[in-house]
Amino acid sequence: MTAPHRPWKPRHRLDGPEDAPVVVLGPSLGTSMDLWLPQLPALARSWRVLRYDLPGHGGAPAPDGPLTVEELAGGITDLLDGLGVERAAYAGVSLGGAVGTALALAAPHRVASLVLVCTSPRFGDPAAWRDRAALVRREGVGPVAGSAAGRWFTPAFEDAEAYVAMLRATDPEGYAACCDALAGFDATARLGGISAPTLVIAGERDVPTPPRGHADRLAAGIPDARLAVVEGAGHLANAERPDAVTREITAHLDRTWRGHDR
Ligand SMILES: O=C(O)CCC(=O)CC(=O)O
Repeated sequence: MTAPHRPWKPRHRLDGPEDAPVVVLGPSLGTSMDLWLPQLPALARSWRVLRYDLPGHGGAPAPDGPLTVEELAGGITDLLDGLGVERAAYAGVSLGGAVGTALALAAPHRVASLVLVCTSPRFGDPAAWRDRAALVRREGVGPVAGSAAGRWFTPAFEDAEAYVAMLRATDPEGYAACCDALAGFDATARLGGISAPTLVIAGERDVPTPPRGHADRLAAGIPDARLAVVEGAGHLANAERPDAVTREITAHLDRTWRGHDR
C-alpha cells in the first residue's frame, strides 16, 4: 500500500540579504538545519539562505507515519510558493540531497542550480532502512545515536558529539519516517531528467554513501554534472571539511546562480 500524500510544512529559517537570490539548504537524516552552520557565514554574504528542518528533526513536529522523498520535496515546493520564490538554488546533504534530486526532477523550472553532498540516487538495501525504522519506533533513537559518530565522521574528527546531539534530540517517529523515505527512494533511472547545473560532492572516506557506487553514479547519470571528492572527509563532509566544501559550493553557485534569471 502506498502512503497517502500529506502536505508537509517545513520549519525553516532565512538568513542573508533579503533581495539576494535564494539558496535552499537541506539537512541529513538525524541532523537539524544547524548542520549547515559551517557554511552559513560565507553563503549568507551573497545569498538569501533558506534552511529547513526535516519532520521530527531540530524540534520540528513529527509526521504521523511513513514519508517519501517525493513528499519531502513537495514540502519544499510549497515552502518556496509560500515565500513567493519562483526559482532557487538547492544544496543538500545525504537525505537532504535526495530531496534536492527529487525536487529537480519534479519541478525543474524551480531549481536553478543543484549541489548534492554525500548522497546517492539509491541508499542501499531498502530492507535495512525498514529494519532501522522499526528499531527506532521500538527503542527510540538511542541505539542509532550510539554508533552515529562512526558512520558520520572519520576517527580524526573532534566535534562529532555536537552533531550526534542533533540525532539524540530527534523525535523517533520523525527519524523512522525519514528512514522509510530513504528505503523507498530510487532515482537511478531518472537522473538523465535533471537539467539544473549540478555539482556532486563526495567525502573520500564516507562510509554510508562512499564515492564509488553513490556519488559516481549521480555524476555519471546527471547531464554535465561535476564530481568533487573531498579528501579525508566522512559522510557529513560539510562539517568535517567545512572550508573545502564551502569553497566548492560557493564556486559552483557563483558560476551558475547569481539570480540573473530570477
Ligand atoms: O546515519 C547514517 O547511518 C547515515 C544515514 C544516511 O546515509 C542518510 C543521511 O545521512 O541522510
